Amino acid sequence: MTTVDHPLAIPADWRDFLALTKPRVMTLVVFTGLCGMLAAPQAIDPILGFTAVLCIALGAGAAGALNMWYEADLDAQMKRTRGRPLPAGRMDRQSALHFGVGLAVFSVLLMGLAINLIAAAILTASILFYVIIYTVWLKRRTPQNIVIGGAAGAFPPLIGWAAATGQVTLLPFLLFALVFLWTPPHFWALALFVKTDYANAGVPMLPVVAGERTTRHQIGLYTIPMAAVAVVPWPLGLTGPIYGAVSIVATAFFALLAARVALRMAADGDTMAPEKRLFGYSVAYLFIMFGALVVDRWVA
Ligand code: HEM
Ligand SMILES: CC(C)=CCC/C(C)=C/CC/C(C)=C/COP(=O)(O)OP(=O)(O)O
Repeated sequence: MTTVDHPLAIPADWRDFLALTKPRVMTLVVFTGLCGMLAAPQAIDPILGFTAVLCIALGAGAAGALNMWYEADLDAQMKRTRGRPLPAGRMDRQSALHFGVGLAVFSVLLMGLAINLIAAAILTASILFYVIIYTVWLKRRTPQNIVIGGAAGAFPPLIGWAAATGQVTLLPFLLFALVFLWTPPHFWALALFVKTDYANAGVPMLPVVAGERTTRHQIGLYTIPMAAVAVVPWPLGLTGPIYGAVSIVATAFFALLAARVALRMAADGDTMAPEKRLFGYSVAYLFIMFGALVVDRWVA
């Protein structure tokens, strides 16, 4: 980590603090948490449910802010991230650190005091996982960074479920596994078409270190257990047929897009359309799957 020293030409405003929380990515994180909570067998009091989801959102936002605090130097080197508040020089690093730590502590304390200790403990683990294990430890060291670090983003369904029930059972564990196994195809599809950005910044993402062919094969390889975990809850009797039908169709489409990416090689000047399609659909896919889980639980 190095510091990025800029005179703060324009002082940060609330939009910059919001940007620190990575709001677009965190929408899906919060959605999976909300759905994990709503899919649980015990309904939670609406005010407590709202509080739990707020804690997930604040904790995820805190993790995003601490990631940006630590990575200001990297973000300054990549086109995609150059405009963020720290590398763009609109905010000093200390403000981002204070904001991130404050939000993290507040979200965990509120979860522990208002909801329960299990939900607070898993929220703490996910923040620490993203900030310490992924951002500080693995991201700059190994192309397996997102496989291991990706666990951070898979915790929210467990947090939601634990908030409603005070325990963790097989279905929320399978939801964790689904997001965990989904993360490599989600991220590596993107990494294939922004490879040069990562290479220039010296981040050892898989396409940079192991090459395009290996990355494509790995996308295919992770999709197989992901698909199994995605569709297994219905045959196991953990969900009803609505989830069963939606999961089969949505997962088959994911597998088709992933297979296309896995089995091709891009030529010079390629627009990387199949990779972009897989990345875009990967986001829609989790919305569909978790949405179906809740509809199944409440309609069936
Ligand atoms: C270590 C694991 C992950 C990595 C490295 C990763 C990386 C990325 C990157 C680089 C982007 C693109 C650009 C951006 O910053 O907006 C992105 C987009 C996105 N990611 Fe991930 N991701 C990971 C896990 C997750 C998880 C667990 C979720 C949610 C459950 C998620 C949800 C999203 C969403 C919704 C977008 C689209 C954002 C938009 O529309 O701008 N990601 N991801
Ligand atoms: C509840 C809780 C704490 C959830 C944490 C959620 C979490 C770990 C999400 C991971 C998704 C994410 C923003 C990855 C970006 O990777 P990156 O940081 O390498 O991307 P960048 O290059 O855009 O900074």
